[in-house]
Amino acid sequence: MMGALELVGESRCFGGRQLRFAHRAASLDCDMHFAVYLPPQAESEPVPVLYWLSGLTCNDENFTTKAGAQRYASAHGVALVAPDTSPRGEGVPDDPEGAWDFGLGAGFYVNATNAPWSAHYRMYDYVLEDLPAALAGLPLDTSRAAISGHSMGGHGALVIALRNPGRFRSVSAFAPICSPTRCPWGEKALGNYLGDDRAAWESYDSTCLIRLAGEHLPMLVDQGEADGFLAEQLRPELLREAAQEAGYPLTLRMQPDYDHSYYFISTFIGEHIAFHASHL
Ligand SMILES: N[C@@H](CCC(=O)N[C@@H](CSC=O)C(=O)NCC(=O)O)C(=O)O
Repeated sequence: MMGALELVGESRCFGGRQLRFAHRAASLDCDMHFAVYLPPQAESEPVPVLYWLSGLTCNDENFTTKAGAQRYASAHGVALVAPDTSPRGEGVPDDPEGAWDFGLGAGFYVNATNAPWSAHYRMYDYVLEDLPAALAGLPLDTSRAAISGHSMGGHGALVIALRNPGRFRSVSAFAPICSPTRCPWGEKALGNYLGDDRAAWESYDSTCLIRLAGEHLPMLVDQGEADGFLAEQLRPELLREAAQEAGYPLTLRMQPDYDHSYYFISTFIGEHIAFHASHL
């Protein structure tokens, strides 16, 4: 045990340590796991942090085992922190039909206000409050933080960065759900978690938030052109349009032939970590 944290996994990786922790999350009212990669530089000084938010169906281990990010985090001296994607455990409700795009593995990084979801589904608060607090005993400088994610997690990273000026020095995303108020995955999630009032949904839509942003963060988005979810669910053109109208400096790169998978993420994760490291 490390304070309220229980160390449940540890492996040497690129000279650093890949760790997995269990802890009690007050905002979610359940026990959670999260992953931390500590680069070798953390042996001698506190290192900056890149938070990674994963997509639908993931837990904290998809990114850790499939993205190949540790090689680059080690080279740049950046820690990687990857939470799960929803509350977990007995008593946490799931999609009534067991669908993979809602409920367990699909918390959408919102604070649910609608029963029965509101009792546990508060992933927005979890990422901003419980998770940084849980890192307190580790050799991290959490005042130097960046955030990134994939798909549902790309949406989460953009929303959390845009809503919290001063908390992050840069933000990036792979194939983010750019406007959850205007795609089937988002409409299902926000309708259930937040209820029917669509005005409330806008505080979780990066195309709305970017128009209100008081701070311009360095923002990098990669999107594969062969991504099967591109046209219906992800809609990067809406983010590009909103950024242009708001004068927000977005770098959106369309990557020919890449799909939605971790093959795409592993191809470009080194560039994202270098981008964040240059701002940390
Ligand atoms: N199970 C689904 C596919 C679900 C999927 O593609 N999930 C993506 C994120 S999608 C948006 O948030 C993912 O990251 N999956 C985990 C992985 O390790 O690849 C299906 O059967 O189509």
